[in-house]
Amino acid sequence: MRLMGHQISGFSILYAVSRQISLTVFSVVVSSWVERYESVLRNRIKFHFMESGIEHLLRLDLPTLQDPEVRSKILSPNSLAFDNPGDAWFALEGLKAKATSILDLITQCTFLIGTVRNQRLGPIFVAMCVAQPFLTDLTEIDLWRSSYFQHSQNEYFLRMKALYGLISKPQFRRDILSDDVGHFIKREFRQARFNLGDTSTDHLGLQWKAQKSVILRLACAFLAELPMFFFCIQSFFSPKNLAASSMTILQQTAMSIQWSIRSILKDSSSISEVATSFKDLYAASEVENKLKDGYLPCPIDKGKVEFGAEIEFCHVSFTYPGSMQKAINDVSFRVGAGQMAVIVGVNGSGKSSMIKLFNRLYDPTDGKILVDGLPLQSYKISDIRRSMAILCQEHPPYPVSLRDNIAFGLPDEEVTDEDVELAARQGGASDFILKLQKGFKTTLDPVDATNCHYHSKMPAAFKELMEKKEKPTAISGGESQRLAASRTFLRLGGGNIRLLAVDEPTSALDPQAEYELLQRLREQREGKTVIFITHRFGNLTKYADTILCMKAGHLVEQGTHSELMAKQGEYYRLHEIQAQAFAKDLEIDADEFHIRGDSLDMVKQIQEMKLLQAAQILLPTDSKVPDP
Ligand SMILES: Nc1ncnc2c1ncn2[C@@H]1O[C@H](COP(=O)(O)OP(=O)(O)OP(=O)(O)O)[C@@H](O)[C@H]1O
Repeated sequence: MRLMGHQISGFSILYAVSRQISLTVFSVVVSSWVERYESVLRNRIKFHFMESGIEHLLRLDLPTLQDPEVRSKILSPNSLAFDNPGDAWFALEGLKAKATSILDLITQCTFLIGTVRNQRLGPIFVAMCVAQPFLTDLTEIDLWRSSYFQHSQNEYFLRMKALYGLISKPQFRRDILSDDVGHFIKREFRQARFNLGDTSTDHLGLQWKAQKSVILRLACAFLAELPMFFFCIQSFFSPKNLAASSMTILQQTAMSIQWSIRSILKDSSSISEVATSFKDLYAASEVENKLKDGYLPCPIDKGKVEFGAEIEFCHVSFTYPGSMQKAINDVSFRVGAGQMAVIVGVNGSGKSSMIKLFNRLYDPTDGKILVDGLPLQSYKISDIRRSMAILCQEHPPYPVSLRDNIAFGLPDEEVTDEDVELAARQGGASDFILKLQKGFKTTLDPVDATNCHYHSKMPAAFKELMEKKEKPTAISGGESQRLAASRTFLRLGGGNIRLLAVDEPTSALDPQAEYELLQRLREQREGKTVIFITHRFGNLTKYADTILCMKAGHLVEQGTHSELMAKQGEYYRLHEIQAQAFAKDLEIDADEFHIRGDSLDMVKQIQEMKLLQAAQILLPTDSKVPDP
C-alpha cells in the first residue's frame, strides 16, 4: 500500500519479494519447531501425570475408592482417558491461552489509544469497545463456566426417550424381535411425539438464548458496530481528521479487542480454575487410605513356608460402606494352620464377604481377626496379600494376552512359558487356549488404537487394514473360570502361599471339569490352610476339618460333617434338600429312560452327569470318579 504513492522500481519489488520469502521461511521453520517441541512437551507432561495418577490410584484401597467423595475428586473422565492429553496439559494450555490473550489485549489497546488519542470522542470510543464484550458476557449464559441442571418432567418427552432407548440398545433387540413388539414401539413413539407438540426439547443454552430481550440484543449489536458510528460522527464534525483507511483499522482493532476480552472472560477457565485443575491432579496423592497399613512382615519367603496360616475371627461384624445391613454379624471361629475348612450357607448369608476380610480388601466394622495369633491389621498389607491366593466366582479376563492373564498370578517373578503352560493345564484352560489361532498370545479384547476418518465411503485400502486388525475373541463363562483358576495354580506354584481361599469358582464348569479342578486344588494343599466356599455337598464337606454354616450373616453351626449331620440343624437341612433332589432326578430320568426310547443317548448322558455329581457326594476322597 505504501508503494502506491511512489514510483515502483524493479529493485523495490525484488526487495519486497525476497523479504516476504525470508519471512515465510522463517515463520515455517519456527512454527514447525514449536509444534514438534510442543508435541514432545505435551507427551512428557501427559505421561508424567499419568504415571503419578496410576501410582496414586493403585495405592488406594477398596473402601477409600468406593467413597463417593473420593471418587468425585480423583476419577475425572479426563484424568483417566488414555488418548487425551490429560488435565495437566489442559491446565497449561489454559494458562498459555490466557497469557496470550492478555498480551494481545495490551498491544491492541495501546494501538487503539494511540490512534484515537487526539480525537474528540476517542476515550469514549475506547471505553465502549471494552464495555461491549462485558455486556455480551453478562447477558449470555456460558454453560462451560456455569453449573446447571437441566431436567425434564414432561411425560411425553420421557416416554419418547425411553422408547428410543429401547430400540437403540442392543441388549433389548433379541426380546423385541422375539416378542414382535417393533410395531407397537413405533406407534407409541409417534403418539408421544404428537402429545409433546412443539414444546422445546432444546439444550439449556439454546433455550436461554431464545429468551434474551430485544433491548439487550440491540445494545450488544449497537456496541459491536461502534467503530462505524464513531467514524461517521467524526467525519461529520471534523472530516479532515480521518482518512478512509482509518475506519478499517479502527474496525479491525476494535473487533480484536472485543475478541481478546471475550476469550479472557470465556475461553479457558479462570486463573483460579486453572490452579484448581493443577491441584486436582494431586488430589489422589492427598487422599488418605481408610485401611491403615501394618508394620509386621509376614513369613512368606520362598521355600520357608512349612505351615499354613492359622486364622481366627473374634466377634467379627462387617457392613459394606454405604450399606445399612450387616453382611457379617458377630462371627467367631478358628481354622488351624494347614486345616481345610468349608463354608456353606444359602445365597447372601455372608460367605464371600468373609473371604474379603481375609486379605484386607475391607476391615471388620467390629471385632478382630487374628492370623497366627496376631491381629491381621498389624501385618503389612502387601505381605498378607502375597501370602494368600483367592479364587472367586468371577474374574473378568484382563485386557492383555492369555499368557499374561495367567502370568499375572506371580507378578514378582520371572515366569517362563513352561510355567504358564503347566498352570493352564492344571486350571483346565490349556485345551481351549491351544485351539485359538494365536494360542497363549491371544488377547480377548484387543485395544483399538485406530483413528480413521473418511468421506462417505471407506476406501478399499482402509478396509483391508481394518480386516487385519486383531478381532476380539469371546470365551465362555466356564473358560473364563478356567483361565482364572490357571492364574491361581501359577500363584500356588510360587511357594509363597500360606492360605488358599476358593469361593465357588466352578459355577460355570461342567461336573467333570468341576471335579477335576477341585481335585487338583486339593492336591496343591501341601500344608496350606484351605478354605472352600461351596453350595455343593460332596467330598469337600465330607472330609473338611471343619465346616462353617452361615445364615443371614450369622455363623449358625460349626463342626465336621458327621457332627453337623447329627445335629439335624441348618447344615442337615441344606444337605437333605440336595440329596433328595438328586434322588428324585435319578428316579425321573429312569422313568424317561423307559418311556422315550427315541432319545436314548440324551437320557443316558443326563443320567451319567447326575451320577457323576452323586458320586462326588458318596465316594470317599481318594476314589476315582468313573468317566461318563
Ligand atoms: N459390595 C457390596 N455392597 C453392599 N452389600 C453387599 C455387597 N456385596 C454383598 N453385599 C450384601 O452382603 C450380604 C452378604 O453377601 P455375600 O456375597 O457375602 O453372600 P454369599 O453368602 O457369599 O452369597 P452367594 O452364595 O450368593 O455368593 C448380602 O446381603 C449382600 O447383598
